[in-house]
Amino acid sequence: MKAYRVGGAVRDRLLGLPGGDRDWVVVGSTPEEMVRAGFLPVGKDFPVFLHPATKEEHALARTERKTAPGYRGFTFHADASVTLEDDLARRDFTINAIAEDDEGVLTDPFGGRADIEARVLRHVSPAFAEDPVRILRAARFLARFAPLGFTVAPETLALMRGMVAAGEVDHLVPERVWQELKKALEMPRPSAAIALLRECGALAKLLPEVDALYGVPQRPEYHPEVDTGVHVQMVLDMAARLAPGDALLGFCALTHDLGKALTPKAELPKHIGHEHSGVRPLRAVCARYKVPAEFAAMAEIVCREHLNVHRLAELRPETVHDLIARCDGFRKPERIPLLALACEADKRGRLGREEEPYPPGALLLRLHVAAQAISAGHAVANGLQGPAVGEWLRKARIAAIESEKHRD
Ligand SMILES: Nc1ccn([C@@H]2O[C@H](COP(=O)(O)OP(=O)(O)OP(=O)(O)O)[C@@H](O)[C@H]2O)c(=O)n1
Ligand SMILES: [Mg+2]
Repeated sequence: MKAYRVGGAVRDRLLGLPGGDRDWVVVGSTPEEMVRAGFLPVGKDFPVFLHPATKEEHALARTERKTAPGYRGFTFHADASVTLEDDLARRDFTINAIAEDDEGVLTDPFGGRADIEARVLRHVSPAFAEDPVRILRAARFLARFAPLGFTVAPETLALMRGMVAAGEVDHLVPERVWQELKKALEMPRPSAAIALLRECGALAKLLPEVDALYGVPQRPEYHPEVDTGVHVQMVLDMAARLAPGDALLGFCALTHDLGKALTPKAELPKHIGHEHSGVRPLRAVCARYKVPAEFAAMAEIVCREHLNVHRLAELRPETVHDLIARCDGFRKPERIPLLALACEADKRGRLGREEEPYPPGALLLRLHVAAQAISAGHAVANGLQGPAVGEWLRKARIAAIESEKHRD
């Protein structure tokens, strides 16, 4: 048996990036031999094992055969006769299909190194089409590597279009879509993922609510980029810049303006009430992908409240209090800085406005902290009980917001 490093670890080292998890492929072995050597099998469907000491993933060299449409229709063929080249051939992208042995010797039958040099994401073989998750992986890798100059090879884009047209995306399990989407939102340029999904037609199938934003105009005085889809892409990248790796903020950015796709044509380019009309499509997205509760709750807050935060300085203290209360921001204080960041990303995610300051963000944090400093304990100390505590708290917090507002 011989083990080779493959996939992300080799790719990232060649790109000069710090290594993440290390995946191995094992050639010339059998499951029985792996177990005898002390490897721990993981899962029953995949010939994958954990190294007894390092716990790194070791997969037997394998080929895959498609048995049914969609993600579940796979059988694996793994035996000692499957070669390293056979295994590399069934992988997704050339840059992921490079193997490295213990001596650092590379096996690169598909030109992965050349594509790393040329900054191209290119599929290895037509077998790419057998796994629709790879469409999402392409999007995620582009979100990660576009800042390094990567683009998708035209023939890979064509293949992805064909896969979407053949209905491959319709069979993706929601959990897998969410998993990959969330990872894309953690990357430095999530807009590249959304744009690629749109280009190949997958966005219209997976997130029609987002796809529908393209071509919808906004008022150029507020939105020099005009197109709502372009705006959302800019907000996504601004969110990734303000809080790198924060998928929760990314999801809020992605969904904050869904209501704009529902504006009646006659009202364009104004979008009066989009913060309310956006809630229904947002909930549809969250239900479809079983989006975690805090993602759904936070995205709904950002959708409903972003206009209020933008004009925070004009709001009366009780209105600010009630806004924070609607966010449950006294019991879940971490929500308020996130709301402030999402609104900042919205404001700066506009053409030519990227470097503008966002004073409402800092103001919201200050007012929240001031209000938060008043606790129920103070009311009880003042001899209050029952509903009187809540009333006192509200008044005291409003007063705190008022005095903080006028502090300078
Ligand atoms: N649907 C998939 C999933 C994985 N792979 C192959 O398995 C490797 C490891 O997969 P994974 O760890 O998911 O991706 P990495 O490329 O290692 O990227 P990351 O840094 O995100 O782990 C990939 O490089 C690729 O060769 C594939 O071909 N098709
Ligand atoms: Mg990996």
